[in-house]
Amino acid sequence: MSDISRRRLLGTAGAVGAGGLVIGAAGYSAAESDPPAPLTALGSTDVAFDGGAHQAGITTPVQSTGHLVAFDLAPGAGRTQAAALLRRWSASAQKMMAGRPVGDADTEIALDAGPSSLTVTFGFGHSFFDRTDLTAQRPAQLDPLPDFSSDQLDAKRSGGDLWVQIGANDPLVAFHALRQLQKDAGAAARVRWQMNGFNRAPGATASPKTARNLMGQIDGTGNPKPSEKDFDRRIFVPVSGQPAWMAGGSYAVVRRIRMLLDDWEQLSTHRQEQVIGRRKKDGAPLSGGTETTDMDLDKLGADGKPLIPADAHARISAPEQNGGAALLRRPFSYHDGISADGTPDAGLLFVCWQADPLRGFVPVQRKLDRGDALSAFVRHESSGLFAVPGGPKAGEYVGQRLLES
Ligand SMILES: C=CC1=C(C)c2cc3[nH]c(cc4nc(cc5[nH]c(cc1n2)c(C)c5CCC(=O)O)C(CCC(=O)O)=C4C)c(C)c3C=C
Ligand SMILES: [Fe+2]
Repeated sequence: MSDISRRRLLGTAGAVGAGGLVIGAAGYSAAESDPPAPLTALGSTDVAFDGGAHQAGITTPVQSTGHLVAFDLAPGAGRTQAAALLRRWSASAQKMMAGRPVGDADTEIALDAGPSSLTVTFGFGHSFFDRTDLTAQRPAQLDPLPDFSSDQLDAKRSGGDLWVQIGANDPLVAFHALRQLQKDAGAAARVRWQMNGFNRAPGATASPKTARNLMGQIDGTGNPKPSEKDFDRRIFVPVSGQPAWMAGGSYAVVRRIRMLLDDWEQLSTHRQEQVIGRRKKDGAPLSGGTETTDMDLDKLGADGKPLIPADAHARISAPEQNGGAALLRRPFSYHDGISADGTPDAGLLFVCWQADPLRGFVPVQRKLDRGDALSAFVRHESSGLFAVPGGPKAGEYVGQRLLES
């Protein structure tokens, strides 16, 4: 929690204790500065926008509301307009993440909520670099992902010049940020696609627990942990990495993966567990132990077959099965109503982070594409790959090192 939020939380609590509610009841005229609304720890928690090696929203615990938005630069907009846009976006994001209004034109949608762990993360797509005459600065890691045999991608909901990931533990705070950034885009950029997601509300369980997805599985257990010695090397571009403007950055692969829930829910719990390789109730591997026990991929059952089946999703995607390929999954669930055929349009906004997609998403998805038991129950419907620069220094805007190179 930053000083601003801590002051706000403590100051507010003190005011209430000292009779602040009476002051509140008396009311403040619009001309006076309104006292901040009382906040809980959830509302007052903030995440720093600048000063870190990496942008917020990558290792930040996943929030309960998420918006993923891709923008295309408007016809005629180039590097100058893009730089001005990133400057506006960064200024707004910094204020909103600190729980401050963005200015006189603030919509006041989030007025009473505090920062609520808001994060805003910005990335650049492959097409951005040609549009801004920065092709020479485009990293090879942004080369288009290969086609996968099971892909059923919708081009209109894929790609994009610019990508914004918004996360917050309050839906109004998240929407406020979304609305502000859309307004900031002005004539410089247009929304290409937008996806809205959610996760379990923080505080719903007495202690933090790995979230479940819409198939009911505990999802995220096998993620690399920041405490592991090779975590940074796997997830972030090193300070000495290329191109220099990506130092401390990461590559985000975004896939809208629809879950065929009507089919999935036909399976017995036993069969669902065989498909994943982990128990549904507690996420423990089928080889035994608890959620945090390592999978024993060699352990055989009484029938002489591996307890974690050969086509189980967790087996096939494990780093040891993919030459050490690892990625940090940070997804949101989504539900966009019911399709014309009566099935739920619901699933996973799969977002994963890595230092290089060719050492993360690509080899793992290639393997999953060939023999994952889960494939029969999911459909990849859209795809994006974005270069997400490192964290801005104080006073810098995201992408400044690229746009002013
Ligand atoms: C290409 C990468 C991956 C895609 C796409 C993907 C889709 C996907 N996954 C689940 C559910 C689970 N995945 C789990 C583990 C897991 N998945 C991937 C990669 C992709 N998943 C990895 C690298 C791992 C970790 C493997 C390991 O090291 O143990 C699990 C098990 C619990 C866990 O570790 O999180 C579940 C459950 C769904 C529903 C899905 C598409 C909709
Ligand atoms: Fe997975």
